[in-house]
Amino acid sequence: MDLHTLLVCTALVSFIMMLTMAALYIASRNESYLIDWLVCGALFFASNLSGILATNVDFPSFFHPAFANACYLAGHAALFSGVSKCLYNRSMWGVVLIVFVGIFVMHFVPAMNESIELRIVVLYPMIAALDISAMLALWKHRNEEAGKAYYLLIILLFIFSAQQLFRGYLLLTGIENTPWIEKHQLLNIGSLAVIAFYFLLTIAFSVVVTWRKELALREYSLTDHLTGWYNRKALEVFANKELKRCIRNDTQLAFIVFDIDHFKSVNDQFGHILGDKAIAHVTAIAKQQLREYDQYFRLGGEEFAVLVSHISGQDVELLAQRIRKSVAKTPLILDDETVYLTVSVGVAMLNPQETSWQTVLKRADDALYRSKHQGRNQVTSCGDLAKI
Ligand SMILES: Nc1nc2c(ncn2[C@@H]2O[C@H](COP(=O)(O)OP(=O)(O)OP(=O)(O)O)[C@@H](O)[C@H]2O)c(=O)[nH]1
Repeated sequence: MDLHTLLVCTALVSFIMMLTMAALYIASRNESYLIDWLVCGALFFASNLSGILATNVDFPSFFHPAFANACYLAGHAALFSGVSKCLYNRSMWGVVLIVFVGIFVMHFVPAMNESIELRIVVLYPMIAALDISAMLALWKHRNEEAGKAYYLLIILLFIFSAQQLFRGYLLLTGIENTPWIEKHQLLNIGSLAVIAFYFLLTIAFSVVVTWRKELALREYSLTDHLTGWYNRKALEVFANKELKRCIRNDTQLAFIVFDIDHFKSVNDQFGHILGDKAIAHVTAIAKQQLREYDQYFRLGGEEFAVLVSHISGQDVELLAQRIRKSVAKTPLILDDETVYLTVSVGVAMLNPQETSWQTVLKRADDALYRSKHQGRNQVTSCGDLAKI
């Protein structure tokens, strides 16, 4: 294939990449890293377009490789920026700009302008460095829930960086001495590698977006939107998993269940909207007492459950008391009202030989109703937890 055809194909694939990122972004505005990848596609496209134009138009000698190379490297920087935004919510526009300006200006150094070898020495390792940085960042996050979505991108970046470095090495060490490949074949393979890279990159980016959106939707369907706590459906999913883990590791599992006292009168006195605020207030206060690995659920209405594992009976009772006390001492303060709230709490732990979290939750619920009957604003445990 001649150079011009290859350039046209590369431009076409990068244009498709740009369009795909734009379409995905319009459909999923929350996935803002798509803007970085859209810019990545646009820079690749601009680089190829300038290559195509240079074969027909007489550009000043410095302009063509300078602009095309600056766009191409800045495209790789924008790819890295998108990865950073996706993983750390931090774009790297500064890096993209520095790479673009740096590479463009670099071509004004006479030695750079005149020597292709010197350009290879600088540009090829830089491309590999940007891609390897993106690859390592994704690799670090491979065990997260969305981790599997990163694998295609990781493999792609690895293969592309490796071929980039290998091709650079062959070009520098004198392709004439290599009996199994000729220079024009190596250049063609390079262009085909770029086409394949853009094409697979578009797929890899789409996989990441689809997977992350799927996870976000799943999270949304498992979350109670008033409190931000998980809902009852989530309890089924997480408690089953946690129970299996606790039985396997021979560790403890406990439920702390609590319910806001006399909540009907809060609604009656202040109205439902303020009632909602009171529910959100109580859960926010309770959450401050929890560790990051505790799981918390709204069971319905004004009743909540906290699933705690790896904890002694004594500590789970102390935690339940902390929740009760913190709610009691932190009233909900509104413009012209102060609403005092309390909760009644029930606690139960997994018994030896017990294999169902539902029975533990039921016992915690029974203990909660004993707290209600004994006067509210108190903690009742099922059995003597101090011995567990
Ligand atoms: N504002 C608001 N109220 C709710 C919500 N869910 C349930 N409720 C109300 O919570 C109240 C619960 O009342 P009850 O179950 O009788 O219990 P209580 O008044 O809290 O009394 P005890 O639990 O016995 O202390 C009812 O009035 C429900 O309408 C909600 O999402 N928002």
